[in-house]
Amino acid sequence: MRFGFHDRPLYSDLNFTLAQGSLTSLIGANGVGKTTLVRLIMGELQPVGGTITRMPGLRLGYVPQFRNIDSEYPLTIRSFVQLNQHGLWPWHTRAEKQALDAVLKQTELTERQHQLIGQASGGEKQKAYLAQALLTAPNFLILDEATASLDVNTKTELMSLVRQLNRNSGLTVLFITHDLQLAREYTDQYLLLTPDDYELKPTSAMDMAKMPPELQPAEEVQ
Ligand SMILES: Nc1ncnc2c1ncn2[C@@H]1O[C@H](COP(=O)(O)OP(=O)(O)OP(=O)(O)O)[C@@H](O)[C@H]1O
Repeated sequence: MRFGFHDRPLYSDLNFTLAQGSLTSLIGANGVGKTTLVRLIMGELQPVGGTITRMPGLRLGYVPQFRNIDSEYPLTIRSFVQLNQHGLWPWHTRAEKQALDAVLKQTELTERQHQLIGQASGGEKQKAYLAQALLTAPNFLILDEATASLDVNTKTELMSLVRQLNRNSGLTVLFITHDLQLAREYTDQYLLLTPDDYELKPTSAMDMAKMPPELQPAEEVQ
């Protein structure tokens, strides 16, 4: 597959498969084209050469980079997650309520569901974004730098949860990150984009010394 913006090529020959049930980190220096690749996978952009094949029945879920939610935000965690289930319609069916309960349980938010989301911790807020994505029952989840700007404990908690979903329900995961430690610890393989090439390898084979210098050391936020 080839892609570029205008006359500036980004990838000249990208050719890889993400197997069903795989857990992959997408890494590379700033501006190398990670977000663009995700937009191609999601079908927002089309390759200029070659094709992208999506398995029949593919259902994509997307968790954005963490954005804070104002402390005055009036919804509870439960209502916030429910926004992804055609809004705050009060007459949800029993099946919809069950789906919501199941997702809150999966993301370990059951006990906190009646708390105002504006007053929840950063980790709980990000779990609520994850829960929103899971509510559409995806079988392929893309996490777009979803752990950036979270503290170390919260990052690892979120990634443990993602790995659990991958292991228990066979959810395919693509995790964009600048954090090599997290990639190594919580994903099975990595897709490294470099300006003129790429590499898809098991994370156990990751050679830290050969990773782009900007990614070292792993970013540490507060
Ligand atoms: N819509 C667009 N039109 C033109 N150029 C674009 C567009 N979107 C992105 N680019 C350029 O394509 C390149 C890749 O951008 P992209 O956002 O995919 O990189 P990235 O690897 O996700 O970067 P970062 O790690 O900083 O988020 C950059 O040089 C960017 O400026």
